[in-house]
Amino acid sequence: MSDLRAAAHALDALRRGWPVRIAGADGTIAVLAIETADDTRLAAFDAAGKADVLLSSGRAATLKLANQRDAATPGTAVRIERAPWLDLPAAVSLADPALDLATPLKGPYRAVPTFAPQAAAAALRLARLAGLLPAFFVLDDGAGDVTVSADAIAEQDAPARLVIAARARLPVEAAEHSEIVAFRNADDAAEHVALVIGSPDGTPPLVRLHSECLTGDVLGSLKCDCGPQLHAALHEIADSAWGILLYLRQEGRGIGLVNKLRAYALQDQGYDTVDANVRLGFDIDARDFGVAARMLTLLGQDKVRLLTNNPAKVAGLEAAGVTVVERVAHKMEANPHNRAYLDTKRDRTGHQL
Ligand SMILES: Nc1nc2c(ncn2[C@@H]2O[C@H](COP(=O)(O)OP(=O)(O)OP(=O)(O)O)[C@@H](O)[C@H]2O)c(=O)[nH]1
Ligand SMILES: [Zn+2]
Repeated sequence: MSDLRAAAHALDALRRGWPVRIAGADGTIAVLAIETADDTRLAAFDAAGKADVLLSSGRAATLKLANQRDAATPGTAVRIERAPWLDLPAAVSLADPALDLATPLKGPYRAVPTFAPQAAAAALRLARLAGLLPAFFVLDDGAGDVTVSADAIAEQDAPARLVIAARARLPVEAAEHSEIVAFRNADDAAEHVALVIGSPDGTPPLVRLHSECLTGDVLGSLKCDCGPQLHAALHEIADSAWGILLYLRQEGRGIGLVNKLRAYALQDQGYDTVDANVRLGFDIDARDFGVAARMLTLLGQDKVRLLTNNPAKVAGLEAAGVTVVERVAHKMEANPHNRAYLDTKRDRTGHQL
């Protein structure tokens, strides 16, 4: 099986609760995602009850388990030694922060050196790509339905293989003269879209990178500013000479809809958007704007005026070879439900608001 094919099978296997073997340069591990495990699957994976637990460093730090190890840097995995009381429900409470405030953690748990850290970090990435909580049972010599290399996991949503799949005229409310362009990547199910508004005239287009937000874009959620930003961007581009809106399938800043809704449930308990992501075990922002740069390049644009308050978007495009000749602020009026969210973006993620 080719490596990329194995990566696709591995994603599917994790979601179905099947074990996966991950081969890193530093060793091979077998993992079973805690979120999709049940007693039967766990017994089949680990008859001897020897499997440890892998958590992200952010989740481990939240549980005060990472400070026992110096490896607690973002993106790395922390390995928790199996203990007699570490059964499936206990593992679920390590993995899922939903009950952190309601149930005291069992224990004591002990962090041990992470075997094959590259493979372990790849497992965390695979969980994010599958939209699952980044937490696993792990065995050094375990069996799995698929064996995938850590390198293939790293390439899973790499933009290099993105191509234009279809394009058509699409009159929209904000601009009758628009064309929609859809992009596909053979290695990734996400179908990104560009709306080209007006006609290229040789000047740098006004560009908006919009990350998918089902709740804001479709349902009119007041918790964020996505819906108003989307519609304002379409109108601003329509009022400019010409421009492009990229609709990036990066729901929840790249953690997926279900995990974003878990973050919302934590926000209902009082955590802000940054702490909620970290408690779940994810980076604060899991997006890679290289995909946006690739889309612009395929559309023949290497210089843009960018509508954003987020310096990471400017840096991400520039790093991937697209020059941002101007940043155009894209600030929306706050409402009582999103004021704290916008303040957090300003105070904790460097947004220029
Ligand atoms: N994980 C998580 N994602 C969220 C939350 N609120 C909104 N999002 C997601 O954040 C993304 C919104 O990002 P953008 O509109 O691109 O905004 P931005 O990064 O703040 O940058 P600019 O608007 O360009 O300044 C969407 O994918 C939303 O689904 C949250 O509380 N948690
Ligand atoms: Zn939103």
